[in-house]
Amino acid sequence: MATNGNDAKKQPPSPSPLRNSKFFQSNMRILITGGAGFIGSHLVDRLMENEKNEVIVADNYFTGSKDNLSKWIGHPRFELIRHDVTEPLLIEVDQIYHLACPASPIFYKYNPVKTIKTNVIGTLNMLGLAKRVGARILLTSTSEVYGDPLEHPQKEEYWGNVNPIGVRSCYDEGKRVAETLMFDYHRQHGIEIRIARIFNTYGPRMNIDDGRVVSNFIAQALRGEPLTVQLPGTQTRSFCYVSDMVDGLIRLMEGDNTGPINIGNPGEFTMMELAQTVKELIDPKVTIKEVENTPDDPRQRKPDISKAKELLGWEPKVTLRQGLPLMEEDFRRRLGVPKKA
Ligand SMILES: NC(=O)c1ccc[n+]([C@@H]2O[C@H](COP(=O)([O-])OP(=O)(O)OC[C@H]3O[C@@H](n4cnc5c(N)ncnc54)[C@H](O)[C@@H]3O)[C@@H](O)[C@H]2O)c1
Ligand SMILES: O=C(O)[C@H]1O[C@H](OP(=O)(O)OP(=O)(O)OC[C@H]2O[C@@H](n3ccc(=O)[nH]c3=O)[C@H](O)[C@@H]2O)[C@H](O)[C@@H](O)[C@@H]1O
Repeated sequence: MATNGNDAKKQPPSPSPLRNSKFFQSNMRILITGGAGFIGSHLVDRLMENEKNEVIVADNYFTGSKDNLSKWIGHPRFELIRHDVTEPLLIEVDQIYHLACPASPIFYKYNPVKTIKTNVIGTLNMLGLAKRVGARILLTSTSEVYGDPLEHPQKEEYWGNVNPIGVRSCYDEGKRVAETLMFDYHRQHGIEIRIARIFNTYGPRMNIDDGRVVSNFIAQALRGEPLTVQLPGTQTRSFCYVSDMVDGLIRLMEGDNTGPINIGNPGEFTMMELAQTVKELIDPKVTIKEVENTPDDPRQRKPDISKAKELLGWEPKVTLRQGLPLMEEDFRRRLGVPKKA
């Protein structure tokens, strides 16, 4: 049983007897909610590399796409279900990576009531599933639980500075409730939980018009449009390449610690520095345009990853300057903009 300082009193239920049936082939049946999205589809790729794994994706395709999983469709160890996590799901699995939730601010603010339902009812449903079948469940929480942080860098012990009634609350308060539910199911029902607090992650397969800053700047540079730096431009983020993120999530799932554990790259950049870097790497001729920001935008964000280092033996390997060209290559292919010789 994982430890978090408070000993859980109850043992988790034993795995479903169906797992021992004569049709049992894989050693691990893994559900990934939101697996058709950006991080989820990279996680599917990594988990499918292990022939002992059977992977089931449940996704409603709100921000994800079957295209992200095309190479696995029809594979005997892979299954894709169109499913909204706000509805119950009755299947037999050993592990649940619960990612389902729109992540880009533009998309999570589009239908905030649905975002809250996804975070609250969706997480309740997945915890109910974990309880029924005795599965271990990992939640992809977010650095947004720290809100507009007054401590810097952010440690897991920091309780955050979140506006409960703002336009971002459906997402950040939604994820905070999801974390609460995870710990209540752990304490009350002995469910094996893992919580990752993910910091800004980027890489190939992000939606081209996703609205997040790295995808925006790369798409704008390739289209020859101005890079839109939202004011003041001095706000900071720390960007983690997706392969490092997936490695961290799997280590957390396989390890003995409930978390929450920050998973992110501590390299911190202002948005103006990010724009300058993209400009320099992709097209020095593009211009930078300052535009209005949105309410409650966090002014600074940088993970303290001491826990991930110590408890998971994890730290990121890919720097921003190494990761941006990998994403540029993918965006060039999808936008049909070849690199000039
Ligand atoms: N990428 C980041 O920087 C970042 C940072 C912090 C946390 N996270 C978390 O990681 C997870 C994945 O993020 P991402 O960047 O891959 O985003 P994404 O938008 O690409 O993926 C989310 C996936 O969830 C699916 N989905 C949304 N609502 C659903 C619902 N009700 N039922 C079923 N499926 C649903 C979407 O269709 C999509 O495939 C999210 O939980 C997000 O909150 C991401
Ligand atoms: O890592 C996290 O925890 C969270 O980070 C992001 O939220 P945010 O940091 O606001 O992401 P972006 O929309 O990419 O914005 C980052 C910064 O870039 C700025 N920005 C954004 C877009 C743009 O075109 N220009 C620009 O300057 C924003 O003002 C903001 O300061 C993700 O979208 C969330 O899913 C995630 O949970």
